Amino acid sequence: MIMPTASEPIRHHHAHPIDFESVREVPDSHAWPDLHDHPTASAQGAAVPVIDLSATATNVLEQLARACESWGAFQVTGHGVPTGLLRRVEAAARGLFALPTNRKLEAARPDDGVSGYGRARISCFFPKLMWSEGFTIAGSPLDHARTLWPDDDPLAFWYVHDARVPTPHVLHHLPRPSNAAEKPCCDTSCSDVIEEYKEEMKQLARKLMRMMLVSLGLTVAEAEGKTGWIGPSEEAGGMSAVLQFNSYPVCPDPDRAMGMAAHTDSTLLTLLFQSNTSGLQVLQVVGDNGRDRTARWVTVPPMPGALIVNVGDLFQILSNGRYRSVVHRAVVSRTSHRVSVAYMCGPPAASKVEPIGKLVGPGCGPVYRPVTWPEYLSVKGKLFDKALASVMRTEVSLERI
Ligand SMILES: C=C1C[C@]23C[C@@]1(O)CC[C@H]2[C@@]12CCC[C@@](C)(C(=O)O1)[C@H]2[C@@H]3C(=O)O
Ligand SMILES: O=C(O)CCC(=O)C(=O)O
Ligand SMILES: [Fe+2]
Repeated sequence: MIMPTASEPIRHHHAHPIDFESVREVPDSHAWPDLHDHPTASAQGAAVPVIDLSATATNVLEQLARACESWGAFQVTGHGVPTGLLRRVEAAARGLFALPTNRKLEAARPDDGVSGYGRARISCFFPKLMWSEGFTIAGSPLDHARTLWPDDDPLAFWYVHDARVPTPHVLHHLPRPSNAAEKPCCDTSCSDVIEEYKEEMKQLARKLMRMMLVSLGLTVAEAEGKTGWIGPSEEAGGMSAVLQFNSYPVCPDPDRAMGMAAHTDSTLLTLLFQSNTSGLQVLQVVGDNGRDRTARWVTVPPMPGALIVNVGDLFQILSNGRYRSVVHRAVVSRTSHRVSVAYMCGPPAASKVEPIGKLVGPGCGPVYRPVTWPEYLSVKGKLFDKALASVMRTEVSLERI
């Protein structure tokens, strides 16, 4: 068994997040007994592939296919997203989490909503709380700006001179630190930065979707026609997406705390920016004798300017199980406050996702039944790691997956 077992969702009693900054030890509510459920691979071991999208002459499609089949995740470079934008979005993320708790709670995610501040949705499947906070932005960031940034001030953050890498540290509501550069480094508002980032991610996600479908053997026309969401005209409404900001404060005892518990994303694909701080681990299955699987956690090392791509559950459905969604988690650090930004990309809400006809053959019928993204999210919200199995066609044996 690779994933933690889903049980009935738990209602955690702590309405407010703990004050991560001031605690000196990990409280029992946040102490995880099973952080070492699988060994962690050494840095010298196999690594999640790095694919340079700008290398047109090389076998990028083959690399993609291999990465998706064997890992369900890869890093991309040469993606064309400007480094300056990545720095600004990191600053926006740090700024969001640096807001006073009462301001963050004003933007708390309602029980029945998607957007807002709070714990990861999957928290309810675990008896312990995670060492993280999150902001989910569905729809336009401008809708959130009124609560989070009443004046939507310019992103006046400062580069601190003595940091190893220039780090955007402080936002407009805090004073300029004494060792900061004379002038704030940017004058765009947070919502503008987020809007710009979403647009860049959308273009990249469409490009990757197209390439991944072609790497499965579809022609470009088939890839665009089959799904209808990635074509140039976006007639069918284009893809939809949710932006997830994660914050993992420094932790006094990282061996006992979990940043984000093991999960797969309920997306077609996720584009993750992890800034320059390590924390993401993917589960690599190393041995599978049919009954037992052996696996190990592999750290995805931060690479300047790179983005991580996770295959999500819906892509597993679309590819009829050829590309598998990756189990991943985030661990925390004693010294670095890590933030990450995930662009979680799915089909338009009304579109059914089902195994592509060309990938279904006489020897291999469709493994999954058609589902929309909202339907699947609702199943995931109830069954967590059993969600994919529950949308398999009944005639397909569970052994197949
Ligand atoms: C679209 C979505 C995917 C997500 C659930 C959500 O409705 C909005 C938040 C997303 C997120 C982000 C952090 C990890 C994750 C597992 C979670 O708890 O909330 C994902 C959800 C998912 O992929 O299932
Ligand atoms: O912070 C990370 O590295 C992982 C975040 C993640 O898995 C998510 O937002 O779905
Ligand atoms: Fe994730």
